Amino acid sequence: MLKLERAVILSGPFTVEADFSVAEGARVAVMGPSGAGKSTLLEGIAGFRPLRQGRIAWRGADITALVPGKRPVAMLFQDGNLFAHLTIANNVGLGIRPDLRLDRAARARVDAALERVGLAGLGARRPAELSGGQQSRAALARVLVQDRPVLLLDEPFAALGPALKRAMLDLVADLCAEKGTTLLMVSHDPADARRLTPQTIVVDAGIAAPPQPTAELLANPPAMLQDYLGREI
Ligand SMILES: Nc1ncnc2c1ncn2[C@@H]1O[C@H](COP(=O)(O)OP(=O)(O)OP(=O)(O)O)[C@@H](O)[C@H]1O
Repeated sequence: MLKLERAVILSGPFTVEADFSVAEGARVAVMGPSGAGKSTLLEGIAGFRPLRQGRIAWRGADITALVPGKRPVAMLFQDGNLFAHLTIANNVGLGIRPDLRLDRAARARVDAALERVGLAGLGARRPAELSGGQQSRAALARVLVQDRPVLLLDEPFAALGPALKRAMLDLVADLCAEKGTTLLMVSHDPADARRLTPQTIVVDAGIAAPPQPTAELLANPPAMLQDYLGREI
């Protein structure tokens, strides 16, 4: 269980309040208007934003004071996931050791992760030599080698076309199912949310609500969510 206990996450003068639990292995969408605090919520869970009060616990252990690298959490960002000057293999290897001192076993893990995301044999290339979809796969491979039980996605596939985005999200869902990974994913797309995330956290004006069933929420969305999702519901 991932538990946020009366947590107040800080982003400059802005705060996000969260007081809820997410069951282990759950897949949860994070939805809400632009500027409501969705990224802040994920960054707080990942340890990139401090808490003013409250705590975050994973499997009963308090992780509030842990730096991001020590948390049971991996996060994919909107952009900037890959370093342009490093090969794809080294970009993935950063997930194992930030100093890139990778022994043979670690290199094998990198290769296995690249293969799992469909990039076998492309490890020697640099990001600019890959398509947008392949770059997303490489970023996902780095998350895979980290082998963390919680995965946070902050719209990492937003720049891809709809078919490619769908394929990437399906790959994420498969990987999560294989490992029992707990997934929190910012989404602007009701179809994605229905397909992949049975529960949804609504964030509005700095308040993150507890997860609720996605189908029920989208069948009868509050006005704020309707405005945000437009006619796509
Ligand atoms: N360092 C900062 N100083 C001031 N305000 C900030 C700072 N960082 C974030 N904010 C504000 O915090 C609020 C929440 O930002 P956040 O990125 O979490 O929203 P979001 O829901 O992810 O939005 P979007 O869907 O547009 O990405 C915004 O109103 C933003 O302007």
